[in-house]
Amino acid sequence: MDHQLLRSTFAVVERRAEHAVTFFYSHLFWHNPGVRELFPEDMLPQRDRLLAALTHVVTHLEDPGLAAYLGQLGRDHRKFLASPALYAAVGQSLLAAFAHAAGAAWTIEAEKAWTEAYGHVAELMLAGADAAAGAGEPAWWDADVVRHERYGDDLAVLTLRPRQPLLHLPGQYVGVSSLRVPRVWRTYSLADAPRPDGTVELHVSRIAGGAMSTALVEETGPGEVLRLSAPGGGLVARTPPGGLRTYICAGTGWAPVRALLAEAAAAEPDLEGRLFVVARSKEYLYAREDAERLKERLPGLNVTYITAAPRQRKDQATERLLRALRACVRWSAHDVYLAGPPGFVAEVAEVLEELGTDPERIHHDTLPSVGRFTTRPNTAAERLLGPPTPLWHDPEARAPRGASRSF
Ligand SMILES: NC(=O)C1=CN([C@@H]2O[C@H](COP(=O)(O)OP(=O)(O)OC[C@H]3O[C@@H](n4cnc5c(N)ncnc54)[C@H](OP(=O)(O)O)[C@@H]3O)[C@@H](O)[C@H]2O)C=CC1
Repeated sequence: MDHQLLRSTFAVVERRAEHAVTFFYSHLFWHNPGVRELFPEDMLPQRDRLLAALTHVVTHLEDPGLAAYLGQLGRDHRKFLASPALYAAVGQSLLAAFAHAAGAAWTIEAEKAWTEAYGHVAELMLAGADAAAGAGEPAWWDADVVRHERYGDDLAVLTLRPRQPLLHLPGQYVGVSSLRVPRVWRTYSLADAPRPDGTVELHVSRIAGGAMSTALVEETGPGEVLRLSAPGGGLVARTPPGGLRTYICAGTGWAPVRALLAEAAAAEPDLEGRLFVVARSKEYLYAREDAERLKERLPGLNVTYITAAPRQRKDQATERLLRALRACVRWSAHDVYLAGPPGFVAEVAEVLEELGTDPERIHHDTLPSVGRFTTRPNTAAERLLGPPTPLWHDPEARAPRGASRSF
């Protein structure tokens, strides 16, 4: 496969990304009646996803991990009912869209290289899907809601009982779908290590105007069924026994950190480390009771809770956290596990590096780059191409940092 040719044609298509994606979906839906029904009503996040996946492929052509990534993507696409016929239809529409967007750059050689590349991608994705099916893994897990607890105006903890065992590593996330918002999937971290009773817990923060988070926080209740997709994500324990570690979480970022700590409490109760729990205000410090219980099982864990002082600026919590982190020592000896809003993760990771933490040892999920910490160029195509998987809540939907929020 001619990697250079793939990259150079993609660079041309990328400049007209919005146009190419619109053409792609119009072509796909026009030529394949019935396929539109497989996609959500709101196609905007979907467009980002396609481009994010394509960008990942083009930027990782020489990466030996690419085959595994595509296998996982195929495994995950079983929840969308992606059949071999759909993969073929997508391939045809993708090549038509690329030809349309690339103009004169779409030579016979370019078409040949992309046909071959897409064939390879589809083959690896289908192999991932087949392997999961062969291992008896369902395309998704139906899960009964058994408990729904509210904290503050816009936070809920949902306890679910999947109808088939859901194997996962502490710290991983799942896709969640509800019949209340058809065909939409959103990612949430599982908030515990696997439990003996098989239940799992999701922590959901409602986003103004967010259909799924509103449905989960305000409308969903016990007795309802949600769908969960295969667990994924790399925010999992990576510290060798005896190694020092720091956990830092904000808001519902507590969920994966709690799972990691529950695992450590069982496997390594003499662990030495520090935990920082950040919340926008006292009412949202819903983690406190659980953290206290974990601290009893992990006496070597130093716990700090940080919120903005009453009636203070809303961004004071992060400032207080950064001050507390600067007061700590031996950052070069710690693994750091980080979870929370994308801007928070970017800001804290930057400060940790300044303090001497090895960037390889700062562990967090892949979140979209946003706000003033964005390092990518900010062209229209770049904005469209920006969000990598998993698709987290749209941070733009939140009140700007520092602006007054009503709660
Ligand atoms: N695996 C992961 O990484 C997970 C990530 N998440 C993400 O975490 C978020 C949770 O939302 P929610 O519970 O409502 O959190 P909040 O909006 O309540 O934020 C929690 C804290 O994070 C700080 N914060 C928020 N935005 C920024 C920013 N741009 N820069 C610096 N600090 C910031 C706030 O500090 P201040 O008060 O100083 O503004 C606040 O105290 C969601 O975006 C969700 O997608 C959730 C679960 C797992």
